[in-house]
Amino acid sequence: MATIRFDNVTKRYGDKIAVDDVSFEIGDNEFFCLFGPPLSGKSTILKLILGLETPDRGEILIDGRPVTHVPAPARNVAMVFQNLALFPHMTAGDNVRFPLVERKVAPDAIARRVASVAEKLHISHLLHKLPAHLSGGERQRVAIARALVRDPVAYLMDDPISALDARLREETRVELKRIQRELGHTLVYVTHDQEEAMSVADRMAMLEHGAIRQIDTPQAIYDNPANRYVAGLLGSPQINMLTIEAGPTVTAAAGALQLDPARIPDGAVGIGIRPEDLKVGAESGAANQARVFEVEPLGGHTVITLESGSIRLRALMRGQPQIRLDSLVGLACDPARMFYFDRAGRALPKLQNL
Ligand SMILES: Nc1ncnc2c1ncn2[C@@H]1O[C@H](COP(=O)(O)OP(=O)(O)OP(=O)(O)O)[C@@H](O)[C@H]1O
Repeated sequence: MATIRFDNVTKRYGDKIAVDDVSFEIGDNEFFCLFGPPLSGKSTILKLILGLETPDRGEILIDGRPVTHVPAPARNVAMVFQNLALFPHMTAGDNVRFPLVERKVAPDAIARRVASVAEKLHISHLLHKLPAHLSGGERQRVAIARALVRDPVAYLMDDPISALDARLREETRVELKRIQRELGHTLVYVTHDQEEAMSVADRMAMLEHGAIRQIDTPQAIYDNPANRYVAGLLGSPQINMLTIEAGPTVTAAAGALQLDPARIPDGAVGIGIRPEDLKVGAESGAANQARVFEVEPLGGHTVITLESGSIRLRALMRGQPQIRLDSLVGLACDPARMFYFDRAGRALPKLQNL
C-alpha cells in the first residue's frame, strides 16, 4: 500500500521523448489507469515506477520517499504482465503458490501467504482442484490470486486481460475491481480498451505523445474533456466533431446543424456532440437535415450513421427505432450538451457555465 508520485519526470530514448514532463500523484489504494493510443508512453511510465528505467529529469517518490535512483528490487513494486491464465496441469493452489516458489520464498511463509490471499478471494475450498474442474469465474479468481500473491507496496498491470475473449474480459474486470477494493492495494493499470479503463479506474491519466492531457475520474473526463483530443479518446461510437462555419445569415456546424450564434462561446471553432446527445427526429423539411446512411441495430440500442453534406455523424438511440435507410431526417442537439473547442483544441466553458 503506497502513494506514487511523479514530479516533472521526463524520459528520452535518443532524441525521442517517451515521457514528457509528467507530474501526477496516485493515492494509496487507488485503482489508477494509464490510457492512451500505442506509443503514448504508458509502458515507459510503468517501467519508471518499477525501476527498470531511470528518468532523465524529475523525481519519482513512493510513499513520499524519493526512489528515482533506488534499484527495482528495493522498491517492492510488483509487475503483472499478460498472464491471467492458469497452468492447466497444476492445481489451483499450486498455481497461486507458483510466483512465491519461483522467488524461493520459505515454505511456511508461502503457506501463510497463500492461505491469506485464498481466504480474501474466497477460493480456499478450491485450492485442491485442477483448473478444468473450476467454473470460468472461479478460474479468474484463482488467476487473480496468483497475480496478487506477492505482498508488494503496489501492483502494476500491463494490459493483463487483453488476451482473454470478450465475455471473459468483462467478467474478469468486474472481479479485478472488486478484489482490488477488498484487498485495498494501489494498482496502476494499463489498457488499450476505453470501456475497460472507464469501468475499472478510480481515476485515469489520458496520455498523448508521452504527456498527460487530463487526469480525473472517468466520468468527469467523459463529461468535461479538457480538450478535443481527450474528448475523442472516450466514448463509443466516438464523439462527433464538427467545425463551425460563420456565414452571413446562419452559423452552422459543418453545414449539418444550424446554431444560434448568441449561444456559441467566443473563440469556438469546433463542436463535439456525443452520439447519445444527437437526436434524430422524424423525416422533416426542417433546416437541420441529414440522410440516413446506415442503421446498425445492436440489441438494446441502435447506431445510426447520418450523412449531411460532406460529413458523417453518428447517433446512438435506445431500442430499435423505425428509421429507413436513405430517408431524410431532422437533427437536433441541446446546446447545453455540446462541447466547444478553440483553435488550439482546448475545451471552452460549457454553455450553462458561461
Ligand atoms: N527501449 C526503447 N528504446 C527506444 N525507444 C523506446 C523504447 N521504449 C519505448 N520507446 C519509445 O518511447 C515511446 C513510448 O513508448 P511506450 O512503449 O512507453 O508506449 P505505450 O503507450 O506503452 O505503447 P503501447 O500501447 O504500444 O504498448 C515510443 O515512441 C517508443 O517507440
